[in-house]
Amino acid sequence: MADDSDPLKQYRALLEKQKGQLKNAKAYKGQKPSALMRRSRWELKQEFSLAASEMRGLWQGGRMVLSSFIGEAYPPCTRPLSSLVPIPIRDLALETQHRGRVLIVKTFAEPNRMTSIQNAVEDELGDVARLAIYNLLPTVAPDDILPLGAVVAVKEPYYKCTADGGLIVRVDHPSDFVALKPGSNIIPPRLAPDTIELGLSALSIKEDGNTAFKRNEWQLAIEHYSDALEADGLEGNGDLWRTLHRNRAGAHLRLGHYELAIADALAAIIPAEDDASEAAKDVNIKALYRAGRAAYEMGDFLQAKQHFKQALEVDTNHREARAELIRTEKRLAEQENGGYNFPAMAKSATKQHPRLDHASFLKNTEIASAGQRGRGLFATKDLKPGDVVFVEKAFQATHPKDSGDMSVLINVNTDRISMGTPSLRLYSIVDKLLWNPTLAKKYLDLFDGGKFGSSKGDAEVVDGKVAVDTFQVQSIADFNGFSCPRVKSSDKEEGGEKHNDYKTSTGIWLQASYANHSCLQNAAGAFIGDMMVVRALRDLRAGDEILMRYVGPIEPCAGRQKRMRNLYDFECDCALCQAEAKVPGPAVEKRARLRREIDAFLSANPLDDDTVWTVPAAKKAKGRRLLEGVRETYHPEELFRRLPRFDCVTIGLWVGVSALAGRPNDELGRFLSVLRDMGYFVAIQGGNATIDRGSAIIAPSAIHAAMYAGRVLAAMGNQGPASALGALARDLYIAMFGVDEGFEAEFGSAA
Ligand SMILES: C[S@@+](CC[C@H](N)C(=O)[O-])C[C@H]1O[C@@H](n2cnc3c(N)ncnc32)[C@H](O)[C@@H]1O
Repeated sequence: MADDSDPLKQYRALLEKQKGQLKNAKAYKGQKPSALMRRSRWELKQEFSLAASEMRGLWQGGRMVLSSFIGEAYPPCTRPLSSLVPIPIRDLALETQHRGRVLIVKTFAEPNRMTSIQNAVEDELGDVARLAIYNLLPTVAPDDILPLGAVVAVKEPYYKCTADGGLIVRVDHPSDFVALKPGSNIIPPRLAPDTIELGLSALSIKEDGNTAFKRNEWQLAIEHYSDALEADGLEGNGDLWRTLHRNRAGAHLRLGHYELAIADALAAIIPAEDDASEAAKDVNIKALYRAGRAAYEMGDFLQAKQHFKQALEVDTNHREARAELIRTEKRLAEQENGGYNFPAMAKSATKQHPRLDHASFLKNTEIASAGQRGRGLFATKDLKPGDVVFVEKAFQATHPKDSGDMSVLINVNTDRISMGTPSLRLYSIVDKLLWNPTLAKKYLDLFDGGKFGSSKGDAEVVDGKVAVDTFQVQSIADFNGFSCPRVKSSDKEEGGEKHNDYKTSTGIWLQASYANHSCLQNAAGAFIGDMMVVRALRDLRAGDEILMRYVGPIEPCAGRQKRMRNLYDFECDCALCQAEAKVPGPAVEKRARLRREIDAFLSANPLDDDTVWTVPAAKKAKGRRLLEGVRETYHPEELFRRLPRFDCVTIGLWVGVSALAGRPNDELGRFLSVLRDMGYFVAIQGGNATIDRGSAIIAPSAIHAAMYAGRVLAAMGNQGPASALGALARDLYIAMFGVDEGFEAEFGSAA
């Protein structure tokens, strides 16, 4: 039975219920619902007015639990509305997508929002159904989409049984939903609105648009401007036509419809040969400014620069355009040279402003074939440990709200329950792709698990929107999404071990998504705001594949492989996994047992400033025995000669630290052993140290070990190697956390 206090258990029970329901529903596939299953108009009306009054309190500008179920995948409609054949509700078959058909219905109740925006609808024959639109941003209010009396078209409708035994026309792809204008000629007479305002002038509709604009009702403003553009008697390319485009560009820009904003803004430009007046110049600057801003927001800084420069050619003294040009040139410099001030960036990132105003620097990497791993990311130049490999601005980063709203995504296909921000991430990406074909193409090009073969990479614009397959969007997010800290990796509580699972931030970084996995990663990422900063962990030659870590090497090999299979559908064959696979069974079992013993020993015997000097000899001996025991399980020894032995690390550090009062050389050896077990092979000869990072793993233990070794060396008077180890520790810290802020506070000073 589900434990009510544990949300995960509750959601697991819900997942099982949904799966059971899905199985039962399949029995109805292709059948028409029985009279018993159908609801009457009155019943639906009652149901919705009750739900609306209950929901009104909960839905306050998007403050509610966001939960979504991902059901069985089906494709979005890629045909224009005009080519689809109408189908009435009574002809809809259950558990079936009606390809080539369109359902035209009118809402007759108060809409509500639970996991979707819903309303009761009727068709021209008077039959009724429930209509639900999924995957919309929480900022979309029910009345924005399905207000009482709206006539809407559902392209290629999918009729389904719901978990509570009801029936629903379910729209998973928002592009399958089209709100019909009152005068649309595809509305059947019975559904047509009682009154249609005919003959309104473009000018008066524009005024309505301006009123909506002033009220920040961007979508409404867009609709009015679009209506005005279609009004009778409007002169194409005339002043009013251009004003409507320019104004609509502003509204599109606010809603993140960047490509539409650019197209509208540029359409609004008045050629100098038509009108060279000051007034024409003013409005042209406004249009160019909007085009530039939209290009900037899309990360197309070259295009943005061009528009701001054009604006300055019209008026060299235009302050806003100049400021934007300067800002854009900074982005172009970052894009070209990667000259970031990381500490300043880290300071600028806050909970209120986690999205930073910086460009990506990707020039040191390229995407190419990685053989069996599909595509991969490759270095375009030689890089040293600690060098920046790439810096990338998030395509989409989603952060939990302070209010602690919980969001949950239950995926019936993959059996996955994701808590935190994944459902909000899905809605945000879907919204971004719907309106931006170029960005959609980039996103849809990412690995999607291979399940969407034929439509892969398509971003077809149909009826003015990209036909976005939300199932594919989610699959891509599953394979490519990163969990990230709320603000930055150096805020350990947000990004490190202590983060709260239910409130994790998540995001998509396009370039990083092409990096394949290796347990022996050669590059590591840290987050500063929504910027991912990836640094080399060892020497990389031009042409080397950049490998990051999806699953840490801390857990035993079998567990790692299982997680990679479940989450990413592959098995790792890095040198470490290959070696681990050859360890004889008894040694694997012995290591698992010793791991448990070590964990218990370490939690019973923590070392801190007070206890470190008073560890009884017997405890120290036990620690050493555990270390020797676990080391023996890396067997045959030859296999691991150049590989990390991760299970030796925590106990190795304990043994090293608890022996600090011993002889310097012994202590040094212990800490160098920990480094060796992490894959750092340090050789000290006289006053020099060489550090081979060939199979090194990055984790705080390596920083601790390097710091201790450095201090011992300094105490021995061997300053050269002491500094080299101090520098290693700092390098690793910066690679893990993006900046060195907090380094001393956590790891002390070098010597
Ligand atoms: C985030 S994508 C990486 C880019 C991907 N290779 C592509 O072609 O777009 C993750 C997917 O890449 C593949 N992959 C990553 N690392 C791999 C590895 N070490 N061995 C085999 N396949 C790997 C798996 O299919 C995995 O689900």
